[in-house]
Amino acid sequence: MTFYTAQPQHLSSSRPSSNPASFHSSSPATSSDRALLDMLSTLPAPGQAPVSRHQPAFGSPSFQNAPLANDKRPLATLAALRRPPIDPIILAASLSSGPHVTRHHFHHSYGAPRQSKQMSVSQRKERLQNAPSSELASTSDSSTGRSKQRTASVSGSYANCDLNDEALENLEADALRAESEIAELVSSTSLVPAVTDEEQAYYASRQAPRSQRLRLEADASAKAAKQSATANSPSLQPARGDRPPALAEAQSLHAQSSKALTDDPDVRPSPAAPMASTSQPSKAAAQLSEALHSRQQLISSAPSTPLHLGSLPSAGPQLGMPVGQSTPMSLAGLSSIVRPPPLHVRCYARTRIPTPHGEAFCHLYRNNHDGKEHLALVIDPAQNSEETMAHIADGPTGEDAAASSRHLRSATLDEMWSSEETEMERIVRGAYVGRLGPSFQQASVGRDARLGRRADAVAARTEDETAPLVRIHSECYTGETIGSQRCDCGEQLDEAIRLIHATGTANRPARGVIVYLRQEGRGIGLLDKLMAYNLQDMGHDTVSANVLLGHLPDARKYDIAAAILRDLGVEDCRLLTNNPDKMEALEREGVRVSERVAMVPRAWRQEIGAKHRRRRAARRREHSTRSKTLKKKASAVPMDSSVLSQAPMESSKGSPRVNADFSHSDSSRESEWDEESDDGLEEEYVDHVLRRSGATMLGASITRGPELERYLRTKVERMGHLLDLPSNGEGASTSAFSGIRHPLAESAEPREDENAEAGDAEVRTDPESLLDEKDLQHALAAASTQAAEQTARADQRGHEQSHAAQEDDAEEGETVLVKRN
Ligand SMILES: Nc1nc2c(ncn2[C@@H]2O[C@H](COP(=O)(O)OP(=O)(O)OP(=O)(O)O)[C@@H](O)[C@H]2O)c(=O)[nH]1
Repeated sequence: MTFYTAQPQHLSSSRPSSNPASFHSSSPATSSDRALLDMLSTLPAPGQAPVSRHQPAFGSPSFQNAPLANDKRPLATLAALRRPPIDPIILAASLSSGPHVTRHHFHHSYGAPRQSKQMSVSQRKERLQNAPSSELASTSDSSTGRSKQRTASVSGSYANCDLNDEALENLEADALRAESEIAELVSSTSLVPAVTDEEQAYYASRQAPRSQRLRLEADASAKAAKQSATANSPSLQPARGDRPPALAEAQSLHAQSSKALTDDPDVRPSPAAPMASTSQPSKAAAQLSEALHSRQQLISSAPSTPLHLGSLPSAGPQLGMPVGQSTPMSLAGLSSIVRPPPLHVRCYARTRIPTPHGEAFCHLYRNNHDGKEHLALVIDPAQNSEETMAHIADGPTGEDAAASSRHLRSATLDEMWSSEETEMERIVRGAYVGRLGPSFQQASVGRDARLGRRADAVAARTEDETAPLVRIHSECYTGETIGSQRCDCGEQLDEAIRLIHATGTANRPARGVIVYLRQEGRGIGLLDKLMAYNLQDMGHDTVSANVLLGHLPDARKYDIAAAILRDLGVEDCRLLTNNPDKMEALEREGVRVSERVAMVPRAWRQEIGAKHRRRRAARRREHSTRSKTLKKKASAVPMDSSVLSQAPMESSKGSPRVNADFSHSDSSRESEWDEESDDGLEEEYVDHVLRRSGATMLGASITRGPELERYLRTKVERMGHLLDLPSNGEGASTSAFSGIRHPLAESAEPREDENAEAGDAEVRTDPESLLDEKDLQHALAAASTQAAEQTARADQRGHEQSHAAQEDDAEEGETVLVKRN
C-alpha cells in the first residue's frame, strides 16, 4: 500500500525508499513546501530535546541566541552556516525513522525484533574469522552476471553494514512489511504516523555499500513503475506529479485562501469556504491549509516586539493530528515558535548579604525563557534603615515618597502571590522592609499600592537625582570561583560591588545593581568555554576559539537583564561596562543608559605609562628614604608586639584609623565623595587593594598575568570593547591614560599639573610601597599613642608620687610641729 505523509516532496525525495510513490520525485520545491519545512523544522515544544545536535533545545540560550535574519552581527551568517537550525535531510530521515539518524544513514526500516546488525569492527573481524566458509559463499548477481563475494571486509563508513544478501533480503521484506503497516496506520490517521517507542527500539539501520544501494534502488523503481501502471484508485493518485494528495490539496487550499487575502485583506476566508469549493478535500488537507494560512498571517503581521499570547489566534485544529486527538503541538505552540512567549521574570527570594565592601541584597529570579536562575545584587543600604522603610510601609507622600522611590525593590517580590499567602511567608521569601531581626519583622506592601506610590515619587523626584550605577555581569566559574587569571571576571565582580558602594555619600547613600546572568562563557556554557581554553592554548584567541567551536564570539542576550532591571524599578542607569553591545541591548530593551562608566582592569590601572613610571620611581626613592627615617624613629619608640602584628588589619577598610595623614575615616570619605575628589577615589581604591577581609575570589585584589593581558587586548582589538590599551614601555604615548584614571573621575585625561600631587597619587596606587608605608605609619602611630599614654601614666604616677611625698612631708612637718609643741 502506498502511504503519503505531510512531508514536503523534496524531503521525501531525499529519502530513498522502496515506496514507489515517494521514491521518484522530480518536482521542484514550492514556496509552500518551504513554508511547511520551515514550520516543521522549528517545531520543538518547550523542553523538548533537540532533534539533532545542530538544533538548540527550545528555550536554551543557544536557541534564544540563534542568529536571526536581521541580526547584524558580523558572523551571523557564518554561524548560521555552521549550526543551521536543522538539516533538512536529517529532518526528513528522522521524521520517518527516528531521531538517531545521521547524515550518513540513508535507508531505514522497521523490522521485527532482532539483534542489531551494527557491531564494532573488532567484533565483526572476530565473527568473520570464526565464520564457516559457507557464510562467505559468493552470490551471483542475476542482473549483471558478476560474481560478488560479500565478505565483511568492507571498511570505512559502511563498515557496519556488511550483511549478506540473504540478510538484506530479509530486511527488505521486513521493511516492506513494516512500511505497509505504517501506511495502514497513516491512512487511518491521514497524516504523519506516530512512531512508537517499541518501533524505535526495533529499528535497524542499514548502511549499505553504494553498489548494493543502487541495485535496491533499481529494483524499487522497477516495482514503482509496475505499481503505478496498475494502480487505478483515484484516491491514491498523486494530485500533482507524485506529490502526496494531502499536501497538494493543502497547498491548493492555501493558495486559494492567500489569493482571497490578497484581494481583500480584511476578509479572512473561513476554512470551510475553500473546502466547499474543492471536490471533497480531506480533513487533513483542510487542517494543513489552515495551519499554513495562520502561520503566514502571523509572520506577516508579527510586530517587532514579542507578541502577547492572548493576541494570537486560538489553537484551532491541530496540525498533524485528526481533530479530537491530543498532540503536543498546537497552533499556539507554533506561534510561540514564530515569536517566543513574552518574557516574564519573577523574583523568588531576596536576602541580605554582607560583603567586604558593605551590604547587598541578593535577589534570585526565574523566567519563562531560559529556565535559569539569574541573580541581582542590589546595593541600597538605606533599605536597612527602619525609619526609611517605615515610610514605605505607612504610605509616604511628597518628599518621603521621593526618598522611598530611590529604593531598588522588586515589584514581583513585593506583590502578594496569593490571597492565602501569610505575612510570615512573604517575609521569609524576602518581601520585608527594614532590617530583619528577631524583634523586627515587617512585610512589605504589595505591588499595586507600591506602584501607585512610585508614580507619586517619580513626580516628586528631584532633578539632581542620578541614575543608579548598574553592572550586567556574566557568570564565570573559572574567574570568580577558582581565581583563573585567564580573565578578569572575578575582579570585575568585586570591583563592581566596590564601585557601587563607593558612590555613597552622607546625603546620598549608595545605590546600584549588579545583574548576574548565568551566561557562562559569554553564553556558550562552561563545557565549551573549557574547550575554547584548550584552543587558546593551541594559539587561538578568545574570539577565534569560539568561532571554531561553532559559536558567535559573543552569544549572550540581555533581554532578561533588562526585565530584571525594570522589575527593580530601574528605568535608566549608568552602566559599568566597556562592552558597547550591552549598552545597545539595554537601550533596545527600553532601559535608558544615561552614561557609560568604564571597567578598567586593575592591572591596567597600575600600568600608568613610562613617564609616570619614571616619576613614580623617583617618588619611591623619596619614600624609601622617608621610610628609613620613620623606621629609625619607630625603633626608638617602645612598642607592644601586638600593636605591630595588628597593623595590616588596621589598614583594611572600615577599621578604625589612627593617623589622619595616611588614612581617612568614613565621614571623611563621605566628604571626599561630596567633592568628587580623585584623591578620595584613589584612597578608596588603595583601601580596597590593601584589604585583608573577605575571600570572594581566591587571591583577591588584582588579577594579573600574560594570559589575562592577551584576553583583555583581544577584547579591545577584536570585540570592540571601549577601553584604551595601556602603553608598552618607555616613551609610549600617554594617550593610554585616558580611561585608566579612576572610572568615576570626571575627566579621563591625566592631570596637567604633573607635580608632587600626581606623584602622591601614583605612589598610593602602588600596593607594595603602600603596604610598607601605611603599615609602618599605623604601627608608628599606635606606638606613639602608646608611648604618649605611657608618658602620661608616668607623669601621673610621678605627680601622684610627688603629691604623696608632699603630703608625707606635710604630715611629717605636722608631726614635728606637734612634737615641738
Ligand atoms: N567563550 C569564552 N568566554 C570567556 C572567555 N573568558 C571569559 N569568558 C566569559 O566571558 C564573560 C565575561 O565577558 P567579558 O567579555 O569578559 O566582558 P563583558 O561582560 O562582555 O564586558 P564588560 O562589561 O566590559 O566586562 C563571562 O561569562 C566569562 O565566563 C573565553 O576565553 N572564552
